[in-house]
Amino acid sequence: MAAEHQSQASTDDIRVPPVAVLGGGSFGTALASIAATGGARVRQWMRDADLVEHVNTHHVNHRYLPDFSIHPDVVASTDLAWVLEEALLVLVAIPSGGFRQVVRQASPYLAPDAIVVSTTKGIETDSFLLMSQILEQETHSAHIGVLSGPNLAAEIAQGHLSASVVASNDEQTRSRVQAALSCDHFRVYASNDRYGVEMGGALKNIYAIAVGMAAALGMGENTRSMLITRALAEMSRFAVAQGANPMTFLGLAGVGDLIVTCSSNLSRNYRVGYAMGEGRTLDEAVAALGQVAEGVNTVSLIVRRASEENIYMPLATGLYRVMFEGVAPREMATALMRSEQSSDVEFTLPREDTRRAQQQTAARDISS
Ligand SMILES: NC(=O)C1=CN([C@@H]2O[C@H](COP(=O)(O)OP(=O)(O)OC[C@H]3O[C@@H](n4cnc5c(N)ncnc54)[C@H](O)[C@@H]3O)[C@@H](O)[C@H]2O)C=CC1
Ligand SMILES: O=C(CO)COP(=O)(O)O
Repeated sequence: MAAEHQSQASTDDIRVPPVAVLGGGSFGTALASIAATGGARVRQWMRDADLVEHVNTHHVNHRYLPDFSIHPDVVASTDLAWVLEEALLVLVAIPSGGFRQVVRQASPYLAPDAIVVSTTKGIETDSFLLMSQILEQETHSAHIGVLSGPNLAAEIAQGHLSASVVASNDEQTRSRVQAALSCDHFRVYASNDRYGVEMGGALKNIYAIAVGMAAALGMGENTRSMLITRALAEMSRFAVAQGANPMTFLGLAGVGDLIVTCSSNLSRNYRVGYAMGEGRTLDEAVAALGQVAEGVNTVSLIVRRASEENIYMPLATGLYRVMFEGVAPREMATALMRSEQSSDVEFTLPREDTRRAQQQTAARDISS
């Protein structure tokens, strides 16, 4: 069966560049199918030989996306060299904990002009590096990018209309990824704010845990809206302080991803928060999930960095104290609601002279 797919796929090499996906989880599988739908020859690397056999025989990833068919032109393998052979677009969908190790293994097999794109929404623990920064360290590729947005894998696999952002400083990377991953149900927008897009994906996981917790405690939609909106202020404050473009947070990889992850039970981060809100410990919640919820690690890293750099992040800090210091969620909610109001300005207000100048410009525009 696999050989049959290989020969069929090889005729497609001429039309679209061959794609390699590293990672056999839900997102890697969803992306592999999208690339195959667009006509690419797609090879997917995963470490589990039984899963490879199952995917190639039944076209279903029974471990991570059990209810959905994979495009039959996706061929899985445990052989990294074979998967990367001739691949001109490489999508890395490995959780942040194993990302560097897998990229290091893959690096010798990368084609010299391969485009390498991270789809992982996390931060490396020891280095505080984002995944694209690891790609810069571990590969020789001049074409590095990230893909991030409101992209629940199960919904993509179902064919629900979805969109994402490819971010790179390299124009070729942006346009090739747009071409390779666009299909009837998936659309890719381009950005040159790689840091902001990638940081948005990592940060929103933290707040999905908090919102899941609030939902389990029976809090309503006002609460969800308040948390999402203040989360957006908090995550953009952090990322902009580190060099991100604030406009990125009004886009798919900012507020878009934040909304979906804070609203859906399909989000693993939301589910971890929900389980803790129901009274489970963090360890129990993570064990019950059986998959990666990147926000569990990210919250510690962000709270430490925010404290070092004096960036005001009350929600992330409060969540950290609930998750790791045993503070009860309701007690933390009350403490946050009663906290000192002086620093709670919704937006940084323009100075009086700036405001007056803006009004004069607006009046001129209207009268002209
Ligand atoms: N699932 C989703 O809806 C989305 C996930 N993402 C991001 O994609 C990344 C990957 O997530 P999923 O595919 O969802 O994860 P998953 O939990 O479904 O699967 C992870 C996969 O990576 C493999 N893996 C883990 N460590 C490895 C290592 N050291 N060496 C080799 N393989 C290893 C596992 O065997 C598994 O195949 C995460 O950072 C996540 O934030 C991004 C958008 C959507
Ligand atoms: O990033 C995601 C959706 O865009 C998936 O979120 P989870 O990792 O919480 O499942």
